Amino acid sequence: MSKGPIVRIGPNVLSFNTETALNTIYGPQKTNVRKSEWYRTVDGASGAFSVATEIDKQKHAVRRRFIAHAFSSNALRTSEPFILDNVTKFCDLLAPPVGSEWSEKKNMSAWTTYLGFDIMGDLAFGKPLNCLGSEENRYISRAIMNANKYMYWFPFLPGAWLLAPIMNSKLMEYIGGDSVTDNIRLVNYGFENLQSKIAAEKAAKAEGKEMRIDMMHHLLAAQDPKSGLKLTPAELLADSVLFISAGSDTVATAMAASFFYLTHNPSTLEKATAEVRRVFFSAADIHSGPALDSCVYLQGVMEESLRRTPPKPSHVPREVLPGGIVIDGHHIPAGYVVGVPAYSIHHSEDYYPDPWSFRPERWIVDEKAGVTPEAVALANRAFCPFSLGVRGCIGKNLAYLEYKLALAHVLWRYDFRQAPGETLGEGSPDLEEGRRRVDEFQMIDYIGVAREGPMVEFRLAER
Ligand code: HEM
Repeated sequence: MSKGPIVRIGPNVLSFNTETALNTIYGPQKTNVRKSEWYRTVDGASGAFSVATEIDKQKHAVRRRFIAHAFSSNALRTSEPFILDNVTKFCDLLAPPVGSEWSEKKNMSAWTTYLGFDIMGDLAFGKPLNCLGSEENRYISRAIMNANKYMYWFPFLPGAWLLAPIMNSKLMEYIGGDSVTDNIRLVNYGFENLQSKIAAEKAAKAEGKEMRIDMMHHLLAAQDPKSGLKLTPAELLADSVLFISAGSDTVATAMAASFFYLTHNPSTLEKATAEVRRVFFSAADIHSGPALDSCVYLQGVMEESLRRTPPKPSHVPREVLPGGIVIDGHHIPAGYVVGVPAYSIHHSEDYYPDPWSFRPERWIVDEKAGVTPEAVALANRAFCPFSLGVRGCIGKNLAYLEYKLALAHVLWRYDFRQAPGETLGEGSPDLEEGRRRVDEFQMIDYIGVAREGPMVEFRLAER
């Protein structure tokens, strides 16, 4: 079988694997594609499109402006103390019990998910969802993966969008089983959080108290200056559910991947640890600013983890509009669905020499070590964990901030290792093709990813 950069993965669906295709399809503002029909069903149970699933380009532009305030640099600055509170709580929970050198082993896919949820609850609704603190609140972080299984595959069925209006119904639960039930639980959870946020806003207003300016505060206040339109209750719900899911699980996947790759590549763990402990005198010093920006190796660890484990690994599908589009010299007619899967392009030797190795160094220009500015620029052009262009991730800067603060704090406070004898998260020669690399963090793609492990033990750093 010959290998090429274009694969037909379904009737009229083309998957590309070049940086030129990536930048043609997703890059420019006026690219002649829109989000595909697949998105029409994803938020069915909320009863409206979220900003991420709105297909219409004009309507999306308005929705994007609505949420832009929630992701501005000012919003990021005011979010940081809340992120740090949750990161500190997370770090405290990793500590070994008094009298033990090492902590109990922790499943880092689970623990980073609890952290991701607590941060997102705090930033979106003004209160942590308290998954770190309490087992009884963790059901929703588990339900989300099961819900994703259904929400990823179901919209591929021809005409699935016709069922969108009954996706939050007993009939769909009866047909689709527990994945549908979990999707409904997720939407109900979004609804409860939204309602309590609205109630808190009303109470604060009545009492003349100052309200915390969180993400939902921005969305509740948003109004289009031209039309005067505000978000409908169903749209507010769809965005609430989106924030809970897209904002937490993605960052958690990236963090879990870093724990996996650092523990499986001890020299990278040593370098990242040395850098953080050299730059900061105390945990209290670790916040955004020039010192954190100077941790280039840590940044390389994050980029390399996102390259190896992009939290949305398959292509985010785009439908070609009338007039067609030229991709890598091929004219693709209207109606075709096209895309570039992050996982595939992130492992292409054309952009990443030795692609199956975890090498944070590949992101840091160092001519002596053979990493030229051109090589780093090329790697960056093919790098797309957050997608790009007007439909790219608006939470990217927030995600990097959470991710970097969490890793830096853990590295400063603890030494860590994969628990002896544990293999959770690894590939195995006994598994099917594509899952045989022991040193690759395994994920199952449901547009968000299912993952387990690594099992990690922590020890207080010596000072
Ligand atoms: C490592 C973390 C993250 C990754 C890898 C990631 C990835 C992505 C990707 C690939 C898209 C495009 C999806 C598509 O085209 O269907 C996207 C969109 C989006 N993401 Fe993220 N994301 C991350 C974190 C976050 C966070 C923390 C938030 C905060 C709530 C967020 C909010 C959004 C929103 C609102 C959109 C829709 C943007 C639009 O259509 O205008 N993401 N993300």
